[in-house]
Amino acid sequence: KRIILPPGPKGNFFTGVKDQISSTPWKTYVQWAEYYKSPIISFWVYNQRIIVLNDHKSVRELLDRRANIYSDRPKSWMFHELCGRGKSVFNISSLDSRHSKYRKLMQHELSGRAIREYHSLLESEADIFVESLTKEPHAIQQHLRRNTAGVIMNVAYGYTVTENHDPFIRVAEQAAKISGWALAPGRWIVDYYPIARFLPSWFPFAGFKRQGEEWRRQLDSLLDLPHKWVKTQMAQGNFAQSFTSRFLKPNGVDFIDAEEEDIVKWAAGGLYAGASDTTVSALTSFILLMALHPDVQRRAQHEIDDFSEPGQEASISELPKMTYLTSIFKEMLRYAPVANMALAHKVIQDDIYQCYRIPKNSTVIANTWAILHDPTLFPEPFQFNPDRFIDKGSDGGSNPDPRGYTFGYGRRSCLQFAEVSILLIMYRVLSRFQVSLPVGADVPQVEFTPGITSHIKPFDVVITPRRR
Ligand code: HEM
Repeated sequence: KRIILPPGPKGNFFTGVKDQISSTPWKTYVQWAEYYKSPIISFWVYNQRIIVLNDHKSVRELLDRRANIYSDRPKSWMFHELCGRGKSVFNISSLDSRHSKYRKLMQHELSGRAIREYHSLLESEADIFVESLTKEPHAIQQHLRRNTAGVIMNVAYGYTVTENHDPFIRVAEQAAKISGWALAPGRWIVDYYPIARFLPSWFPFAGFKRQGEEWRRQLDSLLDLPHKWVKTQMAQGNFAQSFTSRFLKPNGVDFIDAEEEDIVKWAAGGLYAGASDTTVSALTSFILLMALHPDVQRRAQHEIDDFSEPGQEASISELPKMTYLTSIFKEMLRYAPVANMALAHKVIQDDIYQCYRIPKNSTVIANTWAILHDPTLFPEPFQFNPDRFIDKGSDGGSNPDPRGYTFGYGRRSCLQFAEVSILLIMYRVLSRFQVSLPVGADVPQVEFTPGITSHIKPFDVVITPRRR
Protein backbone atom coordinates (compact mmCIF):
# COMPACT_ATOMS: atom_id res chain seq x y z
CA LYS A 1 0.00 0.00 0.00
CA ARG A 2 1.05 3.58 -0.67
CA ILE A 3 1.87 5.42 2.54
CA ILE A 4 0.02 8.73 2.52
CA LEU A 5 -0.84 11.49 4.95
CA PRO A 6 -4.28 11.17 6.56
CA PRO A 7 -6.81 13.11 4.44
CA GLY A 8 -8.26 16.46 5.45
CA PRO A 9 -9.15 19.98 4.32
CA LYS A 10 -6.39 22.07 2.73
CA GLY A 11 -7.25 25.59 3.89
CA ASN A 12 -5.51 28.86 3.22
CA PHE A 13 -1.74 29.17 2.54
CA PHE A 14 -1.07 31.39 5.60
CA THR A 15 -3.61 30.30 8.22
CA GLY A 16 -4.45 26.75 7.12
CA VAL A 17 -7.95 25.72 8.21
CA LYS A 18 -8.02 28.03 11.24
CA ASP A 19 -11.15 29.87 10.05
CA GLN A 20 -13.05 26.65 9.27
CA ILE A 21 -12.97 25.28 12.81
CA SER A 22 -16.10 26.06 14.84
CA SER A 23 -16.24 26.87 18.56
CA THR A 24 -16.90 23.15 19.08
CA PRO A 25 -13.93 21.69 17.15
CA TRP A 26 -14.74 18.12 18.28
CA LYS A 27 -17.92 18.29 16.18
CA THR A 28 -16.15 19.86 13.18
CA TYR A 29 -13.61 17.01 13.27
CA VAL A 30 -16.34 14.36 13.26
CA GLN A 31 -17.89 16.02 10.17
CA TRP A 32 -14.52 16.07 8.41
CA ALA A 33 -13.87 12.43 9.35
CA GLU A 34 -17.23 11.51 7.78
CA TYR A 35 -16.60 13.64 4.68
CA TYR A 36 -13.13 12.17 4.06
CA LYS A 37 -14.29 8.67 5.08
CA SER A 38 -11.40 8.27 7.50
CA PRO A 39 -11.41 8.36 11.31
CA ILE A 40 -7.92 9.89 11.15
CA ILE A 41 -7.67 13.29 9.51
CA SER A 42 -4.89 15.84 9.09
CA PHE A 43 -4.64 19.53 8.29
CA TRP A 44 -2.61 22.65 8.99
CA VAL A 45 -3.37 25.51 11.37
CA TYR A 46 -0.79 28.21 10.58
CA ASN A 47 2.53 26.32 10.71
CA GLN A 48 1.28 23.41 12.84
CA ARG A 49 0.38 20.06 11.35
CA ILE A 50 -2.52 18.60 13.27
CA ILE A 51 -3.60 14.97 13.23
CA VAL A 52 -6.97 14.18 14.81
CA LEU A 53 -7.85 10.66 15.96
CA ASN A 54 -11.63 10.26 15.95
CA ASP A 55 -11.97 6.59 16.85
CA HIS A 56 -11.08 4.42 19.81
CA LYS A 57 -8.81 2.05 17.85
CA SER A 58 -6.34 4.68 16.67
CA VAL A 59 -6.31 6.35 20.10
CA ARG A 60 -5.53 3.06 21.84
CA GLU A 61 -2.92 2.04 19.32
CA LEU A 62 -1.09 5.36 19.01
CA LEU A 63 -1.50 7.26 22.27
CA ASP A 64 -1.54 4.26 24.61
CA ARG A 65 0.44 1.43 22.98
CA ARG A 66 2.96 3.73 21.30
CA ALA A 67 3.02 6.12 24.26
CA ASN A 68 6.83 6.22 24.17
CA ILE A 69 6.67 8.43 21.05
CA TYR A 70 3.21 10.04 21.38
CA SER A 71 3.46 11.63 24.84
CA ASP A 72 5.14 14.94 24.10
CA ARG A 73 3.26 18.26 24.14
CA PRO A 74 3.14 20.82 21.31
CA LYS A 75 4.77 24.09 22.21
CA SER A 76 2.83 27.28 22.89
CA TRP A 77 5.58 29.89 22.51
CA MET A 78 3.61 32.56 24.35
CA PHE A 79 2.76 30.40 27.37
CA HIS A 80 5.71 28.03 27.58
CA GLU A 81 8.55 30.41 26.70
CA LEU A 82 7.47 34.01 27.16
CA CYS A 83 5.38 33.32 30.29
CA GLY A 84 7.96 30.77 31.49
CA ARG A 85 5.49 27.89 32.00
CA GLY A 86 7.45 25.28 30.04
CA LYS A 87 8.33 23.48 33.29
CA SER A 88 4.71 22.96 34.34
CA VAL A 89 3.48 19.39 34.74
CA PHE A 90 1.11 19.78 31.79
CA ASN A 91 3.57 21.41 29.41
CA ILE A 92 6.88 19.74 30.16
CA SER A 93 8.32 17.86 27.22
CA SER A 94 8.25 14.07 27.55
CA LEU A 95 11.92 14.19 26.51
CA ASP A 96 12.81 16.20 29.61
CA SER A 97 13.86 14.04 32.58
CA ARG A 98 11.50 16.13 34.76
CA HIS A 99 8.49 14.61 33.05
CA SER A 100 9.04 11.15 34.52
CA LYS A 101 10.08 12.66 37.87
CA TYR A 102 6.82 14.62 38.11
CA ARG A 103 4.78 11.56 37.24
CA LYS A 104 6.60 9.36 39.73
CA LEU A 105 6.05 11.87 42.54
CA MET A 106 2.37 12.37 41.73
CA GLN A 107 1.60 8.70 41.22
CA HIS A 108 3.40 7.82 44.41
CA GLU A 109 1.13 10.23 46.33
CA LEU A 110 -2.15 10.24 44.45
CA SER A 111 -2.74 6.89 42.81
CA GLY A 112 -3.54 3.34 43.91
CA ARG A 113 -3.17 2.57 47.61
CA ALA A 114 -1.73 5.99 48.43
CA ILE A 115 -5.21 7.52 47.99
CA ARG A 116 -6.35 5.78 51.20
CA GLU A 117 -4.16 8.19 53.15
CA TYR A 118 -6.54 10.94 52.11
CA HIS A 119 -9.82 9.26 53.01
CA SER A 120 -10.25 11.13 56.29
CA LEU A 121 -9.43 14.47 54.64
CA LEU A 122 -11.98 13.77 51.90
CA GLU A 123 -14.59 12.77 54.49
CA SER A 124 -14.12 15.91 56.58
CA GLU A 125 -14.22 18.19 53.50
CA ALA A 126 -17.41 16.36 52.43
CA ASP A 127 -18.91 17.06 55.89
CA ILE A 128 -18.19 20.77 55.42
CA PHE A 129 -19.78 20.61 51.97
CA VAL A 130 -22.98 18.98 53.30
CA GLU A 131 -23.21 21.53 56.11
CA SER A 132 -22.76 24.50 53.76
CA LEU A 133 -25.26 23.11 51.27
CA THR A 134 -27.82 22.61 54.04
CA LYS A 135 -27.40 26.25 55.11
CA GLU A 136 -27.23 27.81 51.63
CA PRO A 137 -28.69 25.38 49.07
CA HIS A 138 -28.81 28.01 46.29
CA ALA A 139 -25.01 28.57 46.42
CA ILE A 140 -24.15 25.07 45.14
CA GLN A 141 -21.48 26.30 42.69
CA GLN A 142 -19.60 28.13 45.44
CA HIS A 143 -19.73 25.06 47.68
CA LEU A 144 -18.43 22.80 44.92
CA ARG A 145 -15.54 25.19 44.22
CA ARG A 146 -14.79 25.48 47.91
CA ASN A 147 -14.83 21.68 48.32
CA THR A 148 -12.50 21.04 45.37
CA ALA A 149 -10.08 23.76 46.42
CA GLY A 150 -10.26 22.69 50.07
CA VAL A 151 -9.28 19.13 49.20
CA ILE A 152 -6.49 19.91 46.78
CA MET A 153 -4.93 22.76 48.82
CA ASN A 154 -4.79 20.42 51.77
CA VAL A 155 -3.32 17.59 49.71
CA ALA A 156 -0.74 19.82 48.00
CA TYR A 157 0.23 22.19 50.83
CA GLY A 158 -1.49 21.09 54.06
CA TYR A 159 -3.39 24.36 53.83
CA THR A 160 -6.93 24.48 55.22
CA VAL A 161 -9.34 26.63 53.29
CA THR A 162 -11.65 28.33 55.77
CA GLU A 163 -13.95 30.44 53.62
CA ASN A 164 -15.24 30.72 50.06
CA HIS A 165 -13.15 33.86 49.42
CA ASP A 166 -9.93 32.35 50.72
CA PRO A 167 -6.76 34.29 49.68
CA PHE A 168 -4.97 31.14 48.42
CA ILE A 169 -7.91 30.24 46.22
CA ARG A 170 -7.82 33.77 44.80
CA VAL A 171 -4.13 33.30 44.02
CA ALA A 172 -4.79 30.01 42.23
CA GLU A 173 -7.76 31.43 40.32
CA GLN A 174 -5.68 34.42 39.19
CA ALA A 175 -3.01 32.03 37.86
CA ALA A 176 -5.68 30.04 36.01
CA LYS A 177 -7.09 33.24 34.45
CA ILE A 178 -3.71 34.43 33.20
CA SER A 179 -2.98 30.95 31.81
CA GLY A 180 -6.30 31.01 29.92
CA TRP A 181 -5.45 34.40 28.32
CA ALA A 182 -1.93 33.32 27.41
CA LEU A 183 -3.16 30.05 25.87
CA ALA A 184 -6.05 31.60 23.89
CA PRO A 185 -5.82 29.96 20.45
CA GLY A 186 -5.04 32.30 17.57
CA ARG A 187 -4.39 35.31 19.83
CA TRP A 188 -0.58 35.47 19.85
CA ILE A 189 1.38 35.85 16.64
CA VAL A 190 4.47 34.33 18.29
CA ASP A 191 2.66 30.97 18.62
CA TYR A 192 2.48 30.70 14.84
CA TYR A 193 5.58 32.65 13.82
CA PRO A 194 8.03 31.80 16.64
CA ILE A 195 10.69 33.95 15.00
CA ALA A 196 8.73 36.94 16.35
CA ARG A 197 10.13 36.14 19.81
CA PHE A 198 13.41 37.73 18.76
CA LEU A 199 11.80 41.16 18.33
CA PRO A 200 13.05 43.60 20.97
CA SER A 201 10.44 44.35 23.67
CA TRP A 202 10.28 48.06 22.74
CA PHE A 203 9.40 47.25 19.09
CA PRO A 204 5.96 48.58 18.05
CA PHE A 205 4.45 45.13 17.28
CA ALA A 206 6.05 43.42 20.26
CA GLY A 207 3.28 44.10 22.78
CA PHE A 208 3.00 40.34 23.24
CA LYS A 209 6.58 40.28 24.54
CA ARG A 210 5.95 42.91 27.19
CA GLN A 211 2.73 41.14 28.16
CA GLY A 212 4.54 37.76 28.36
CA GLU A 213 7.25 39.22 30.61
CA GLU A 214 4.64 40.75 32.93
CA TRP A 215 2.65 37.49 33.14
CA ARG A 216 5.82 35.49 33.77
CA ARG A 217 6.57 37.69 36.82
CA GLN A 218 3.03 37.31 38.13
CA LEU A 219 2.84 33.55 37.53
CA ASP A 220 6.22 32.94 39.16
CA SER A 221 5.16 34.74 42.31
CA LEU A 222 1.75 32.98 42.36
CA LEU A 223 3.53 29.61 42.18
CA ASP A 224 6.05 30.59 44.89
CA LEU A 225 3.49 31.86 47.38
CA PRO A 226 1.97 28.58 48.69
CA HIS A 227 5.35 26.81 48.47
CA LYS A 228 7.00 29.46 50.64
CA TRP A 229 4.06 29.30 53.03
CA VAL A 230 4.70 25.56 53.60
CA LYS A 231 8.40 26.20 54.20
CA THR A 232 7.63 28.90 56.75
CA GLN A 233 5.18 26.62 58.56
CA MET A 234 7.76 23.82 58.56
CA ALA A 235 10.47 26.12 59.91
CA GLN A 236 8.13 27.02 62.77
CA GLY A 237 7.45 23.32 63.39
CA ASN A 238 3.75 23.97 62.95
CA PHE A 239 2.54 22.26 59.79
CA ALA A 240 0.11 19.64 58.48
CA GLN A 241 1.60 16.81 56.40
CA SER A 242 1.18 17.39 52.67
CA PHE A 243 2.53 16.49 49.25
CA THR A 244 5.02 19.37 49.57
CA SER A 245 6.09 18.77 53.17
CA ARG A 246 6.62 15.04 52.67
CA PHE A 247 8.96 15.60 49.75
CA LEU A 248 10.75 18.58 51.30
CA LYS A 249 11.57 16.65 54.43
CA PRO A 250 11.57 12.94 53.63
CA ASN A 251 12.02 10.82 56.77
CA GLY A 252 12.26 14.00 58.81
CA VAL A 253 15.50 15.09 57.11
CA ASP A 254 15.72 18.51 55.47
CA PHE A 255 15.89 18.49 51.73
CA ILE A 256 18.77 20.53 50.33
CA ASP A 257 18.87 19.95 46.57
CA ALA A 258 17.44 23.10 44.90
CA GLU A 259 16.58 21.24 41.67
CA GLU A 260 14.57 18.58 43.53
CA GLU A 261 12.81 21.30 45.52
CA ASP A 262 11.89 23.07 42.30
CA ILE A 263 10.41 19.79 40.99
CA VAL A 264 8.24 19.48 44.11
CA LYS A 265 7.10 23.11 43.74
CA TRP A 266 6.00 22.66 40.12
CA ALA A 267 4.36 19.28 40.78
CA ALA A 268 2.31 20.70 43.67
CA GLY A 269 1.32 23.68 41.49
CA GLY A 270 0.09 21.24 38.84
CA LEU A 271 -2.26 19.55 41.29
CA TYR A 272 -4.49 22.57 41.77
CA ALA A 273 -4.43 23.40 38.06
CA GLY A 274 -5.45 19.82 37.18
CA ALA A 275 -8.07 19.36 39.86
CA SER A 276 -10.00 22.60 40.14
CA ASP A 277 -12.07 23.28 37.04
CA THR A 278 -12.30 19.62 35.98
CA THR A 279 -13.78 18.36 39.25
CA VAL A 280 -16.20 21.28 39.48
CA SER A 281 -17.32 20.63 35.89
CA ALA A 282 -18.02 16.93 36.58
CA LEU A 283 -19.91 17.62 39.80
CA THR A 284 -21.95 20.43 38.26
CA SER A 285 -22.97 18.06 35.45
CA PHE A 286 -23.95 15.52 38.08
CA ILE A 287 -26.25 17.97 39.92
CA LEU A 288 -27.94 19.17 36.74
CA LEU A 289 -28.40 15.64 35.41
CA MET A 290 -29.98 14.49 38.67
CA ALA A 291 -32.51 17.35 38.41
CA LEU A 292 -33.33 16.26 34.86
CA HIS A 293 -33.61 12.53 35.67
CA PRO A 294 -35.59 12.02 38.90
CA ASP A 295 -36.04 8.30 38.16
CA VAL A 296 -32.25 7.80 38.04
CA GLN A 297 -31.88 9.79 41.25
CA ARG A 298 -34.55 7.73 43.06
CA ARG A 299 -32.95 4.44 42.03
CA ALA A 300 -29.51 5.56 43.21
CA GLN A 301 -31.01 6.66 46.53
CA HIS A 302 -32.58 3.21 47.02
CA GLU A 303 -29.20 1.62 46.44
CA ILE A 304 -27.54 4.01 48.89
CA ASP A 305 -30.20 3.39 51.54
CA ASP A 306 -29.62 -0.36 51.29
CA PHE A 307 -25.94 0.13 52.05
CA SER A 308 -26.15 2.10 55.28
CA GLU A 309 -28.48 2.60 58.25
CA PRO A 310 -30.41 5.89 58.43
CA GLY A 311 -28.18 8.56 59.98
CA GLN A 312 -24.99 6.69 59.04
CA GLU A 313 -22.75 7.30 56.04
CA ALA A 314 -21.09 4.53 54.03
CA SER A 315 -17.28 4.69 54.07
CA ILE A 316 -15.30 5.68 50.98
CA SER A 317 -14.07 2.14 50.44
CA GLU A 318 -17.68 0.95 50.13
CA LEU A 319 -18.57 3.38 47.32
CA PRO A 320 -17.21 1.29 44.41
CA LYS A 321 -19.54 -1.53 45.52
CA MET A 322 -22.55 0.65 44.70
CA THR A 323 -22.96 -0.43 41.10
CA TYR A 324 -25.72 1.97 40.15
CA LEU A 325 -23.92 4.98 41.66
CA THR A 326 -20.77 3.95 39.78
CA SER A 327 -22.80 3.62 36.58
CA ILE A 328 -24.11 7.17 37.01
CA PHE A 329 -20.53 8.33 37.48
CA LYS A 330 -19.43 6.63 34.25
CA GLU A 331 -22.45 7.84 32.28
CA MET A 332 -21.98 11.40 33.46
CA LEU A 333 -18.33 11.35 32.29
CA ARG A 334 -19.44 9.91 28.95
CA TYR A 335 -22.51 12.06 28.32
CA ALA A 336 -20.88 15.33 29.41
CA PRO A 337 -17.11 14.87 28.86
CA VAL A 338 -15.08 17.26 30.97
CA ALA A 339 -12.26 17.45 28.41
CA ASN A 340 -13.69 16.86 24.92
CA MET A 341 -10.27 16.56 23.34
CA ALA A 342 -8.07 15.77 26.37
CA LEU A 343 -4.91 17.89 25.96
CA ALA A 344 -2.96 17.90 22.72
CA HIS A 345 -0.06 15.43 22.38
CA LYS A 346 2.93 15.63 20.04
CA VAL A 347 4.65 12.74 18.26
CA ILE A 348 8.45 12.82 18.49
CA GLN A 349 9.37 10.64 15.50
CA ASP A 350 7.97 9.72 12.09
CA ASP A 351 5.47 6.91 12.37
CA ILE A 352 3.15 4.78 10.24
CA TYR A 353 -0.34 3.71 11.24
CA GLN A 354 -2.39 1.57 8.83
CA CYS A 355 -1.66 3.20 5.46
CA TYR A 356 -0.99 6.62 6.97
CA ARG A 357 2.21 8.49 7.54
CA ILE A 358 2.28 10.44 10.79
CA PRO A 359 5.11 12.98 10.49
CA LYS A 360 7.42 13.73 13.41
CA ASN A 361 6.42 16.83 15.45
CA SER A 362 2.74 16.68 14.43
CA THR A 363 0.26 17.76 17.08
CA VAL A 364 -1.94 14.73 17.77
CA ILE A 365 -5.43 15.32 19.15
CA ALA A 366 -7.64 12.55 20.54
CA ASN A 367 -11.29 13.39 19.86
CA THR A 368 -12.59 11.97 23.14
CA TRP A 369 -16.04 13.46 22.50
CA ALA A 370 -16.32 11.53 19.20
CA ILE A 371 -15.36 8.25 20.88
CA LEU A 372 -17.75 8.74 23.80
CA HIS A 373 -20.59 9.50 21.33
CA ASP A 374 -19.78 6.73 18.88
CA PRO A 375 -23.06 4.79 18.41
CA THR A 376 -21.19 1.56 17.66
CA LEU A 377 -19.68 1.69 21.16
CA PHE A 378 -22.50 3.47 23.01
CA PRO A 379 -25.92 2.89 21.39
CA GLU A 380 -28.15 6.01 21.49
CA PRO A 381 -25.18 8.10 22.59
CA PHE A 382 -27.16 11.31 23.20
CA GLN A 383 -29.39 9.63 25.81
CA PHE A 384 -28.33 9.83 29.46
CA ASN A 385 -28.68 6.21 30.49
CA PRO A 386 -26.58 4.80 33.39
CA ASP A 387 -28.11 1.37 32.72
CA ARG A 388 -25.78 0.99 29.74
CA PHE A 389 -23.01 0.19 32.24
CA ILE A 390 -24.87 -2.40 34.24
CA ASP A 391 -23.45 -5.77 33.27
CA LYS A 392 -26.25 -7.68 31.58
CA GLY A 393 -24.40 -11.00 31.47
CA SER A 394 -23.46 -12.98 28.40
CA ASP A 395 -26.43 -12.01 26.20
CA GLY A 396 -26.86 -8.30 27.01
CA GLY A 397 -23.33 -6.94 26.92
CA SER A 398 -22.51 -3.48 28.14
CA ASN A 399 -20.72 -0.45 26.82
CA PRO A 400 -16.95 0.07 27.31
CA ASP A 401 -15.78 1.94 30.38
CA PRO A 402 -15.54 5.66 29.48
CA ARG A 403 -12.89 6.19 32.15
CA GLY A 404 -10.40 4.71 29.68
CA TYR A 405 -10.94 7.84 27.53
CA THR A 406 -12.17 10.68 29.67
CA PHE A 407 -9.01 10.86 31.82
CA GLY A 408 -6.62 11.05 28.87
CA TYR A 409 -3.98 8.83 27.37
CA GLY A 410 -0.60 7.17 27.64
CA ARG A 411 2.09 8.86 29.69
CA ARG A 412 -0.05 11.98 30.04
CA SER A 413 -3.13 10.41 31.59
CA CYS A 414 -4.73 11.83 34.72
CA LEU A 415 -4.31 10.73 38.35
CA GLN A 416 -6.81 8.28 39.90
CA PHE A 417 -7.41 10.68 42.76
CA ALA A 418 -10.11 12.45 40.73
CA GLU A 419 -12.41 9.46 40.80
CA VAL A 420 -12.72 8.94 44.52
CA SER A 421 -13.18 12.62 45.36
CA ILE A 422 -16.03 12.97 42.85
CA LEU A 423 -17.76 9.72 43.82
CA LEU A 424 -17.79 10.76 47.46
CA ILE A 425 -19.55 14.08 46.79
CA MET A 426 -22.05 12.33 44.49
CA TYR A 427 -22.82 9.88 47.27
CA ARG A 428 -23.22 12.59 49.92
CA VAL A 429 -25.53 14.67 47.73
CA LEU A 430 -27.80 11.72 46.95
CA SER A 431 -27.78 10.49 50.51
CA ARG A 432 -28.65 13.85 52.11
CA PHE A 433 -30.47 15.92 49.48
CA GLN A 434 -33.15 15.86 46.84
CA VAL A 435 -32.25 17.66 43.61
CA SER A 436 -35.10 18.83 41.37
CA LEU A 437 -36.18 21.43 38.83
CA PRO A 438 -38.18 24.39 40.21
CA VAL A 439 -41.92 23.57 40.35
CA GLY A 440 -43.59 24.45 37.05
CA ALA A 441 -40.28 25.10 35.23
CA ASP A 442 -39.90 23.90 31.64
CA VAL A 443 -37.43 21.06 31.19
CA PRO A 444 -34.26 22.87 30.00
CA GLN A 445 -32.20 21.83 26.97
CA VAL A 446 -28.78 20.49 27.91
CA GLU A 447 -26.13 22.74 26.33
CA PHE A 448 -22.37 22.80 26.82
CA THR A 449 -19.78 25.56 27.09
CA PRO A 450 -16.81 25.37 24.66
CA GLY A 451 -13.19 25.49 25.88
CA ILE A 452 -10.52 23.07 27.14
CA THR A 453 -12.75 22.13 30.07
CA SER A 454 -16.39 21.94 29.07
CA HIS A 455 -19.32 22.52 31.46
CA ILE A 456 -23.05 21.98 31.09
CA LYS A 457 -24.52 25.49 30.87
CA PRO A 458 -26.11 26.10 34.26
CA PHE A 459 -29.88 26.20 34.83
CA ASP A 460 -31.97 26.61 37.99
CA VAL A 461 -32.26 23.62 40.32
CA VAL A 462 -33.77 23.30 43.77
CA ILE A 463 -31.91 21.42 46.50
CA THR A 464 -33.83 20.33 49.58
CA PRO A 465 -32.80 18.15 52.56
CA ARG A 466 -33.86 14.53 52.28
CA ARG A 467 -35.26 12.38 55.08
CA ARG A 468 -34.23 8.74 55.29
C1 HEM B 1 -13.33 14.91 36.46
C2 HEM B 1 -12.11 15.14 36.82
C3 HEM B 1 -10.92 15.13 35.90
C4 HEM B 1 -10.87 14.88 34.55
C5 HEM B 1 -12.00 14.54 33.60
C6 HEM B 1 -9.48 14.99 34.17
C7 HEM B 1 -9.02 14.81 32.87
C8 HEM B 1 -7.70 14.90 32.52
C9 HEM B 1 -7.24 14.85 31.17
C10 HEM B 1 -8.11 14.67 29.94
C11 HEM B 1 -5.89 14.99 31.20
C12 HEM B 1 -4.95 15.06 29.98
C13 HEM B 1 -4.52 13.76 29.54
C14 HEM B 1 -3.81 13.74 28.21
O1 HEM B 1 -3.14 14.70 27.84
O2 HEM B 1 -3.92 12.74 27.50
C15 HEM B 1 -5.49 15.09 32.59
C16 HEM B 1 -4.19 15.20 33.03
C17 HEM B 1 -3.84 15.44 34.33
N1 HEM B 1 -4.68 15.59 35.39
FE1 HEM B 1 -6.69 15.35 35.36
N2 HEM B 1 -8.72 15.29 35.27
C18 HEM B 1 -9.57 15.37 36.36
C19 HEM B 1 -9.21 15.65 37.66
C20 HEM B 1 -7.93 15.77 38.13
C21 HEM B 1 -7.54 15.89 39.52
C22 HEM B 1 -8.51 15.87 40.70
C23 HEM B 1 -6.18 16.03 39.55
C24 HEM B 1 -5.26 16.20 40.74
C25 HEM B 1 -5.39 15.64 41.88
C26 HEM B 1 -5.71 15.97 38.18
C27 HEM B 1 -4.39 16.06 37.81
C28 HEM B 1 -3.94 15.86 36.52
C29 HEM B 1 -2.54 15.86 36.18
C30 HEM B 1 -1.38 16.15 37.13
C31 HEM B 1 -2.47 15.59 34.81
C32 HEM B 1 -1.18 15.46 34.05
C33 HEM B 1 -0.80 15.56 32.89
C34 HEM B 1 0.51 15.45 32.20
O3 HEM B 1 1.37 14.63 32.53
O4 HEM B 1 0.64 16.24 31.25
N3 HEM B 1 -6.79 15.81 37.34
N4 HEM B 1 -6.60 15.05 33.36
